[in-house]
Amino acid sequence: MAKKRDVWITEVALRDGSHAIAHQYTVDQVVKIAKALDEANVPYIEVAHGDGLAGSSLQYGLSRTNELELIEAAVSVCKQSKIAVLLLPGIGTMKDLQQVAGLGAKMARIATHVTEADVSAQHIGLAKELGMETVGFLMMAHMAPVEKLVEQAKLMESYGADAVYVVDSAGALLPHEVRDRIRALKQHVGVEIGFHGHNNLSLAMANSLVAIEEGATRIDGSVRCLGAGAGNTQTEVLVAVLDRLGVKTGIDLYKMMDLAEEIVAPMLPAPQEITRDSLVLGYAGVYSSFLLHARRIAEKLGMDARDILVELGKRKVVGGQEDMIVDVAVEMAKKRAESLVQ
Ligand SMILES: CC[C@H](O)CC(=O)C(=O)O
Ligand SMILES: [Mn+2]
Repeated sequence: MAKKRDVWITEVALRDGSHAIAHQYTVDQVVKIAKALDEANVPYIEVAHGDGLAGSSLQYGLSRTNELELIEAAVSVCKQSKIAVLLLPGIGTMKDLQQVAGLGAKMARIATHVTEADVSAQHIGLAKELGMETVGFLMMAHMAPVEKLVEQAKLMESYGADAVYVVDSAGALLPHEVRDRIRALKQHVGVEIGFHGHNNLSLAMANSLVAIEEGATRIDGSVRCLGAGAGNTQTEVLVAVLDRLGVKTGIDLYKMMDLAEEIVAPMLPAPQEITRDSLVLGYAGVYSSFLLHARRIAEKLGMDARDILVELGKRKVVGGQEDMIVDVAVEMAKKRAESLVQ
């Protein structure tokens, strides 16, 4: 009999975690991780390029393996876990959604910038038609006031979303800001509320707990906290903490810990940690997926990645504007060179 759950965890190491390894997952790695997550009774496992379906590109980073192969492989080894995908309208298409539904993905998470929920209407509609559980994913939630977030969540609800997430893409939200957002959504939105945290300010766990206190029932976790920037809320730790709090996740804690230690840790070139650059993401409110792009261009131009990230934060650059990272860095390097010859 399935164990009872108070909170449903979506494991994102095979999607957000893909950022941490520059989208280099192999079928073998995905099979090992998905099988172990299924055995640990994790309800949802998200699989896709780090930037969502069809993200593999020069702009976002090329995947080593076609994500459709990864999704198919994950579906084939899961007996109880459902495979989820993430799609950003404009990157992923309706056709991509139809394809992954055909491969057996059961949940579609449609992600938009926090003020642009209107672009999700068709994709949410199609996911529902395809019989998928459908989640609205409002990214960069720190950039909008609470009232705006509520308005946008209501739009997603009206399109048919079964749940709406507050997504702290920059890992910039402070616990009281998460509290205010989840509380308002619980008051004004009729569907389940979720929270997706990033650990750039070391607040992913605290923020996830605050979200649960305020009534969120969907929480994202990532084994060994694999994710963009400093990563996400660490699943095995979250499961342990929730167990201590008497909140049921239905997940087998020891199996999660073993997966983290014996399968995931040996795959990593370096452990995921809060570095000075990822800390700046949270501090300056910058999209976590920008980290590797900013580091690469900083190295080429002999700059400090933190300066580029702070400038991107000031300019309020958002997901989908990855090309701006190079533009801003080159502009800064030019100004620096000009000031040296004056
Ligand atoms: C697909 C873009 C992005 O990485 C989604 C996400 O996980 C976030 O905004 O945090
Ligand atoms: Mn994320």
